[in-house]
Amino acid sequence: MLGSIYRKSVTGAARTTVRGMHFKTPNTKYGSKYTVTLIPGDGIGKETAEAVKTIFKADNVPVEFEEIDVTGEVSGSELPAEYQEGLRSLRRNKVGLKGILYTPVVRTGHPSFNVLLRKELDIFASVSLFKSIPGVQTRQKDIDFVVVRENTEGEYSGLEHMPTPDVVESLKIITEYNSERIGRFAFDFAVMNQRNRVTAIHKANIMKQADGLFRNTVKGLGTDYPQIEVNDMIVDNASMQAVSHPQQFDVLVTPNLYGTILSNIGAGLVGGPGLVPGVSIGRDYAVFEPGCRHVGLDIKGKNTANPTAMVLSSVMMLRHLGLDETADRISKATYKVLEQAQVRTPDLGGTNTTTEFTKAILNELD
Ligand SMILES: NC(=O)C1=CN([C@@H]2O[C@H](COP(=O)(O)OP(=O)(O)OC[C@H]3O[C@@H](n4cnc5c(N)ncnc54)[C@H](O)[C@@H]3O)[C@@H](O)[C@H]2O)C=CC1
Ligand SMILES: O=C(O)CCC(=O)C(=O)O
Ligand SMILES: [Mg+2]
Repeated sequence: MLGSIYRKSVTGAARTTVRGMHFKTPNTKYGSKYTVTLIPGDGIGKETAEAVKTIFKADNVPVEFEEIDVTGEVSGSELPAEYQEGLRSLRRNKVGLKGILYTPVVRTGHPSFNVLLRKELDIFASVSLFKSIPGVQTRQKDIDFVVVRENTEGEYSGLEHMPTPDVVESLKIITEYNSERIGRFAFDFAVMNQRNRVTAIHKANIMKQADGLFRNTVKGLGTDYPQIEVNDMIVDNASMQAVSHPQQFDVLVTPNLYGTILSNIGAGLVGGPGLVPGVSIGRDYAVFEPGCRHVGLDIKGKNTANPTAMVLSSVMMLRHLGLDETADRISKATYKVLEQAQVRTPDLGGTNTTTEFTKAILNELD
């Protein structure tokens, strides 16, 4: 069974891991090194992946990256060869580190390769971690919650058609099977991480059948986890509560679209998308990717992206591989640089580059 764990480290710094919980996905190891698929992705992907590669190299991390340049910046609806190669590599290695792939917002564009990958690998649970970071000034303090988002169906089913030229029907699919497994994942996650409450997020007052099924299925699992409190909240209220009283949240379990919206709110609360780590994980595969899944095309190639989200995602990956000591070291160094606030990328009000921020992490590792 997979494991996605979020523990507090001895130093109190955010500590993430994905091991031991629900399923332990296998991984590929040749000799003394783990082989991991690296898909840097579009936008700021190359720069933030470079940060990880630099840190891993300097720290002699026993991970060999099999790098595949998949891009969503292609025209037409054909799946590019690189996408297929990336998928094959992930199937082979079981574990991946991935940036975000661009999806055109036009009717004739191709489907989202991010979503396709998640479906093809059945990495059904998206986990994103939102925790106040010492040194990063935010309006709301003491935030510490997790969004567990169903990653394969719901509003992201991609099933749209036009019964007449002026009408679009877009199907949101909610199944008991997927609601139950994401619900179980959330409860298991809560148990493994000494968390107390699971909140099912829904809009069952309007989508009585679809969201009703999700809500009731998740809540029904509560009897199997007597030590965990279970409640539910309508997504609009949850969004309002998230910006006004985010400290009340512990583990939120959501259908697909509400998950991405609450993850983006969460990122805004803790200092931005450049800080939030995450993973998409299933029974057989684990793909670590920044927690609120931004492409950052507007700052592509400018060397200004904050690599923290990608670096902390790689820290989660190291824990998944059982390399806890290395994970702790890199995580501590990253949080230290953030706390000292001497070297900052523009998203945090600084003027430093991605490269300089990465160098600062390396200095802390020494
Ligand atoms: N447009 C697309 O191709 C895709 C969109 N999405 C989803 O749609 C939502 C919106 O996407 P977009 O409008 O494309 O957002 P975006 O990628 O343009 O990001 C929003 C803003 O956050 C900034 N940002 C993101 N990561 C950063 C980092 N590490 N350091 C510094 N600044 C950073 C970007 O520069 C940008 O100004 C996302 O939250 C995501 O969930 C997801 C995958 C692909
Ligand atoms: O892949 C995309 O274009 C959108 C996916 C998305 O919103 C997400 O992964 O959060
Ligand atoms: Mg999103």
